[in-house]
Amino acid sequence: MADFRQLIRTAASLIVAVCVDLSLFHSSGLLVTHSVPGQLARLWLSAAVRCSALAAVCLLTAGRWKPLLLRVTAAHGLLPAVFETGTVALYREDGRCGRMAGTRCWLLCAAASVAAALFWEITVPDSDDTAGKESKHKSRVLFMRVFRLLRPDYPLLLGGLVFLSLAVLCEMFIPFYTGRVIDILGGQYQQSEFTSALLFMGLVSGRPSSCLTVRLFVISSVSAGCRGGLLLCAISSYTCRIKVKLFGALTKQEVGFFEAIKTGEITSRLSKDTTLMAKTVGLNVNVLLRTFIKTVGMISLMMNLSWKLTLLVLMETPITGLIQNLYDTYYQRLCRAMQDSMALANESASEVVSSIRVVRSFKSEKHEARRYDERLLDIHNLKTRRDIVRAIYLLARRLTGLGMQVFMLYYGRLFIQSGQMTTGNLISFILYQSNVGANIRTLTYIFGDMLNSVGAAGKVFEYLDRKPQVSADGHLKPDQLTGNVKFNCLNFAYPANPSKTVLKDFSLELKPGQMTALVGSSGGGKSTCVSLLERFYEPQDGEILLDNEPLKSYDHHYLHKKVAVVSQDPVLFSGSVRDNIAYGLAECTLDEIQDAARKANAHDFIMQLEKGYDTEVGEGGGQLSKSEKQRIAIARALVRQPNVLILDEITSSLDTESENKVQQALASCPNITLLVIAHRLKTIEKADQIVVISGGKVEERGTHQKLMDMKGSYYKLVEKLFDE
Ligand SMILES: Nc1ncnc2c1ncn2[C@@H]1O[C@H](COP(=O)(O)OP(=O)(O)OP(=O)(O)O)[C@@H](O)[C@H]1O
Repeated sequence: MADFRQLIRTAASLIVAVCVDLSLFHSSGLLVTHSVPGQLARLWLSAAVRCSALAAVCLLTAGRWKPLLLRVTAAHGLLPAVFETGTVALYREDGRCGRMAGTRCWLLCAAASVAAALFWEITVPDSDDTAGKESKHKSRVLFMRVFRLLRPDYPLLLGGLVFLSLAVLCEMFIPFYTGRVIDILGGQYQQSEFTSALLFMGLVSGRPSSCLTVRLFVISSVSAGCRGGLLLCAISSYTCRIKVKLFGALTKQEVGFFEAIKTGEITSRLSKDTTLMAKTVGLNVNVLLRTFIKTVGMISLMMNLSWKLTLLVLMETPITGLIQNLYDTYYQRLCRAMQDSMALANESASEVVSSIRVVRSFKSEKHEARRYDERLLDIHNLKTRRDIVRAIYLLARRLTGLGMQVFMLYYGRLFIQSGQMTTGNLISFILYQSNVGANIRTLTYIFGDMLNSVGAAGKVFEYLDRKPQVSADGHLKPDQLTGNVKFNCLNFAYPANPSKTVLKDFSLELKPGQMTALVGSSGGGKSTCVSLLERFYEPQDGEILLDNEPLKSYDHHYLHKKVAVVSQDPVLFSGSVRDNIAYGLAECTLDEIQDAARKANAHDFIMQLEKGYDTEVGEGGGQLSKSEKQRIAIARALVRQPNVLILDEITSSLDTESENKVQQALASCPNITLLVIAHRLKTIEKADQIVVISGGKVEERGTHQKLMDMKGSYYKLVEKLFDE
């Protein structure tokens, strides 16, 4: 009901506004003056009265100002006066609105002002909303930041800019001298003028028509080549620098970050977004500057040829801009929809190929083919729509261009007749006009593309600026470390699942020279203890102390040298055996490496490899067996001479003999604090302290004998191990 009342009110105010304006417009025509200044004064007075009257009607009926209303009213009121003044100034004759203030003229003005307001509304929407303003500000800040990062390449860019300006300046003069040549040929032929025009054309077009032009041709070609080369160099060095920076920032992030973000997204930022970002400053700014300089230069040359015709031609710009804007918006939307559809189609095809056995056994080949066909049909429909939109866009663009050329030729002829320009000037002008149109379209496109690239830069900066949630800025590096570890009342939930508390009020002490075995049912929280000791995560409550100092106060490198871990599935990197054992240690001798390998029972098998310690292990250690990989990983831990050694389920891939040898080696390091997670009874039994963990809590603690005597959960666990 309220909406209906509002509609009635709007319609009534529109009718009142039209009636008031029409009567004022007609009555202004009743004032007859014969002089041109009097005529103009009448029109401007009428414009002022009509604008005020329309404003008053709008205020009284609508109650408040609306920006759109203000624009329509102002354009509609002022248009006849502006048009008439322009006509007098340009053609020294009075226009149509002056002579007959008729309804046709009023209607034309109304249509033009509504069209102009609509154009404004679409291309420059009101940015009253703070979100829009903020996003613009953000884009500007991002762009400046991208640009500041280019500082080391400023000399390259500057050089590129100089050559770019040189090349553009040369290109700009081609149409001008074409016109000159035509004028010279059409008028009284003068050899000297003709030759100099040709020479200049030779310079700019690079056509070697004489000795001088050959030299100039070399200059123009060299400058074009230098521009491209310098800018490409700048882009390449920038991309490289930003990738290194981003990679550095990524590797500093905590483990939880990599669990929360998909690998694909990280690699896409590292490869795609950094390249796009470099494109912003390199290619886009290059094209933008080139086009901008060219457009400004061409418009000034056109102004020089005929400023009146230039103003007429520039009237096409808003129409071209509007068409381009509408097209870009719609086209991009369709392209995005098409990409989504293509992804769906590819997904369904690969799903079927990878699960062909299931498809075959359920006899769903036809069903899957139909499903794929439907997806392809979606793509086809979207493609058809996209092509229709493109066809309409091209038609509209050609029609506008054609219309403008007809106008230009018509007025050009008038100007030639009145002696305001020559035929050659008109030809130069026509050549410039077609170039300017293309340049304006490029500017609109590049601007949109640059916003895209700035968006990519935003994503890169998001990672560059991210502060790791597990800090690595401790400085403690004591010369002596005993290796006493205390878990003090820890409460911990993984960042990926904050609602589930994995460790609850967890306390434990690991003493130097002792072996502690963590046992318990699966999912109890054993590996979580190891992860916290490795500082992969930060506990929400409580702390871990190493020699009575919080773990976080130790220097990152020092801590990971003193606390070494061998995990269940050891990861090796492609490189030699030697590189893998000395991984992360800059100064490590072959003797130290061999010593560690002997303790890990790996030396013998390494020596049997084709190149011994220099043998390549392949990607992920793919050329070695699981047990060999495990032994290299143990050597990698031992070469650090750690004070705290964590062995997470290593026995599962070691045979009994290897395990015995490793145990003997560990026994030869009497002061080491050993934390073992194991399921093999033989390993557990030997521990000085066995800790049974269940549901994130310490359930039992003691030696094997003590816990067996208690006949609690450890006893049950051992019985289960025997049954297995
Ligand atoms: N990265 C993770 N993100 C979220 N939850 C996790 C993560 N890792 C482990 N969990 C959860 O934490 C709990 C404890 O896991 P943990 O790996 O510490 O158990 P565990 O005792 O070592 O088990 P297992 O003997 O099977 O290795 C489990 O419920 C597990 O689902």
